[in-house]
Amino acid sequence: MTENMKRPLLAVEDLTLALGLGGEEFNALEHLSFALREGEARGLVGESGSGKSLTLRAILGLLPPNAVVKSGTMTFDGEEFDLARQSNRSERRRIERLRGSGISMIFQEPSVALNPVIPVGEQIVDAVLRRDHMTKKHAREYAIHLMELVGIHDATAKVDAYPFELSGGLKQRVMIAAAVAGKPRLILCDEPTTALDVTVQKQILSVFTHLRDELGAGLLYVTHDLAVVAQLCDSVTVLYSGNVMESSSDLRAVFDHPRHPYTEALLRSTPDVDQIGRRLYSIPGSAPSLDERMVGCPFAPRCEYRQDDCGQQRIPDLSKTPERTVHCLHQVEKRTLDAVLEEETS
Ligand SMILES: Nc1ncnc2c1ncn2[C@@H]1O[C@H](COP(=O)(O)OP(=O)(O)OP(=O)(O)O)[C@@H](O)[C@H]1O
Repeated sequence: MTENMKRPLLAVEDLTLALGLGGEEFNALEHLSFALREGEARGLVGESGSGKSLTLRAILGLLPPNAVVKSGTMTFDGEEFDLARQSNRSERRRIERLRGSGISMIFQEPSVALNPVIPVGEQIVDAVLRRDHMTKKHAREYAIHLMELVGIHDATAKVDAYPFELSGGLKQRVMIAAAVAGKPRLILCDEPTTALDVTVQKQILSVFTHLRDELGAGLLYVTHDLAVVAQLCDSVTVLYSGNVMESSSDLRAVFDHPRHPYTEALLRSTPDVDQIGRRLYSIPGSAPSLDERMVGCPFAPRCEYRQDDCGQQRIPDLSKTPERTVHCLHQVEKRTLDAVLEEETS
C-alpha cells in the first residue's frame, strides 16, 4: 500500500471477495486497498453494484453467508485482522468486538437500526451505557446532549418519543446520535442521506462535519453522489465493478484533474447548479453484473478512451505518486490528448 500510510486509523489491503451464486463463485471485490487517518473523511464512491456496501460489511464482519473472502487484511488502530479468516471463530470474534466500540455504522434506513418499540432516548442511553460506566440519570443527560449535538433542537421533549413519532430526518439524527454514543474512532456511513430531501441532507452533512471536528473520528462515507463527497470529504476512493479505479488522499486534486476516465465520466454526470439548462452527461451503457465481469479494466466496454490492451490484463496501479492510485493504462496519453485538444481550441 502506498497512499496515505502515515499510521492510518484504518487500512484495508488487497481485499478480494467472492460471492457464491448458483454453484459458482464470482468476484465482487478485487484487490481493494485504501487507508484512512484519524479525523479524515474518505468518500467511497461508485455506481449501484460497485461493491461499496460489501466493503463496509467486510470491515464490520457482517458479510452475507454466500461471501468468501479470498484475501485481504485490515489494520484498525494498529491491530491487524486477517479478513480471509472470518470463518475462523476467534478471528471473527476479534472483528466483531470492534463493532460498537471502535467502529460504528450508520445505515441508509433508520428503521434498520432503531427499535420501533423503544423510546429513542432509551436507545441512545443503552448505547452510552455499553461503553461508559455511569448512572442511568447521567447517561440520559448525555443522550440529550448528543441529540442536541446532532441538531435536534427540543431534545428534552423528544427524548421519550418513539421512532414512529419522528420525521425521517429526525430519526436519521437519532440514529447518528446512537452511533456516536459509544465514542467510536471510526464511523462507517452507508448512504445515510440518500432517502432525505435536499435541505435535511445538507443539515445532516453539516452534523457529520461537526461530529468529526468535535470527536476527531474518522469517517468512511459510502455514496454514489460526488456532490456529497465534495461537501464532506477530504479524500476519495472511486470503485467500479468491485475494483478501485482511482483513489487519492487529496480530494481536490481528483476533482480538479481526474486521471481515470471513469472518475472523469462520473464528474461529468454530476449535476451542477451553474449548468442549469445544459443537458447532463450520462455514461453510456451500464455496469456489468457479477457474472458478466471479464479480464482487464471493467470500465473498458464503456470507456471512450479504451484501446485494445485495456481488456487483456489486470490493470496495475499506474499513478506514480504515493498520494494517488490510478488503475488505467492510458491515463497519460488521454491527458496528453486533452492538452492538445485544449491548445487547438484556445
Ligand atoms: N448476498 C449477495 N448475494 C449475491 N449477490 C450479492 C449479494 N450481496 C451483494 N451482491 C451483489 O454484489 C455486488 C456489489 O453489491 P454492493 O451491495 O456492495 O453494491 P453497492 O455498491 O453498495 O450498491 P448500491 O449502491 O446499490 O447499494 C452487486 O452486484 C450486488 O448485486
